[in-house]
Amino acid sequence: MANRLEDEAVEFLSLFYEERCLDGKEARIRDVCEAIRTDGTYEHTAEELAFGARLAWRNSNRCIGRLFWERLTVIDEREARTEEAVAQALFRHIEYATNGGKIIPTITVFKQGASIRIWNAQLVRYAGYRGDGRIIGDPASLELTDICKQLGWVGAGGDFDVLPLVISVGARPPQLFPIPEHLIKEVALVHPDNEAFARLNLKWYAVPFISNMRLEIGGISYYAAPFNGWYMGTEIGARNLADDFRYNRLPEVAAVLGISMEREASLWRDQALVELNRAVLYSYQEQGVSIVDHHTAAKQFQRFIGNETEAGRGVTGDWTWLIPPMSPAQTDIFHQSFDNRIVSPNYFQEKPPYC
Ligand code: HEM
Ligand SMILES: N/C(=N/c1cccc(CO[C@@H]2CCNC2)c1)c1cccs1
Repeated sequence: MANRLEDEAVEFLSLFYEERCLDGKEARIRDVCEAIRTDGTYEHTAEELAFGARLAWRNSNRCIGRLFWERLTVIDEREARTEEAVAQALFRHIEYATNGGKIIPTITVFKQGASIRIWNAQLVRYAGYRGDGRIIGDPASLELTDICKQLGWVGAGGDFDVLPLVISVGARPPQLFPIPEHLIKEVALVHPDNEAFARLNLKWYAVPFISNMRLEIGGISYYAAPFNGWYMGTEIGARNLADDFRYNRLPEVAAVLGISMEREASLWRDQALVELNRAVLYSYQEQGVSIVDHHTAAKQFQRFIGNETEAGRGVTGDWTWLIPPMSPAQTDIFHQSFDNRIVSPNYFQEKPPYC
């Protein structure tokens, strides 16, 4: 009687052998089903792991950047067993993927199962502090910053303090690993036409490394599998720096650009938003850091749909996430609908190891 893991393993292995026109499928499936019956689990080969991680990106319904799914660099760190070894692998990932600003989409995969956990939501992220009556830094980081402080971390108390890596293995308490400063690339935000903008002293980190999602391939879950791409400008300019529950900087942007905030109907928010997003795109491009604007990203997504259709595959997507948070109706995505069916392999949001 085949169990659920066997079914998912057979489905993935069939896809792996068929899509790559390899032979030896029957023998591999027999070995894997034997392993599942004997040990209750099985291990992926390096090739199966790489193909699975790329498929998972291709199946990520909420991702607008999927055109490049085949270009993912997969680093196999499944032998790492200690917090120190995991930290060193993450430092190597940060350096390799940053690549001086010419960002390389990369994933590092640690041992399957939930024993190794990275407590950070992103490898590079700013701390958040509750000051007297106000929040300093990133409100999204308040909880993890508290955990770091309980573990002995002392932050500078500023708006842009990079948090240490927080890594746990098994039931051991988590260990802190400050990221060597030379590994962290940041972009100072300047405006293409208005030099007063620099007086806001805004910046953001170059590379987003998502480290809190679960990678599932053929029924096997990898709870520590951090991945990076490059940013779409609106993530920084229309959300991270603009949301009133994040950095909430639109009023200051309006002020420094002389945009009156007197009446909502003046659309001062929208005007300030456009200027902040122009500054983000301009600054990243000027400082040689990969970034994509939301119009170009939407066009690339249309090419992804074309490629998938040509390959005889359907495209699944989550419209609510695929539309950009700025001028969504100016993209074709807004005027299309998508099947939001969840296909595996995939990346899934996972509850944090704390709380
Ligand atoms: C190469 C450039 C890439 C760009 C520009 C890009 C862009 C985006 C954007 C804008 C989002 C929505 C994020 C949000 O609204 O908070 C997103 C979501 C997502 N992306 Fe991509 N992406 C890229 C590469 C990747 C890679 C390499 C992976 C994995 C291997 C990936 C997997 C995902 C997943 C799983 C989500 C949904 C996250 C969630 O459900 O919380 N993306 N992407
Ligand atoms: N540009 C990106 N953006 C994101 C991709 C996935 C997730 C996120 C952050 O999602 C958080 C959860 C809900 N919004 C913020 C951002 C990438 C990160 C890693 C590879 S590409």
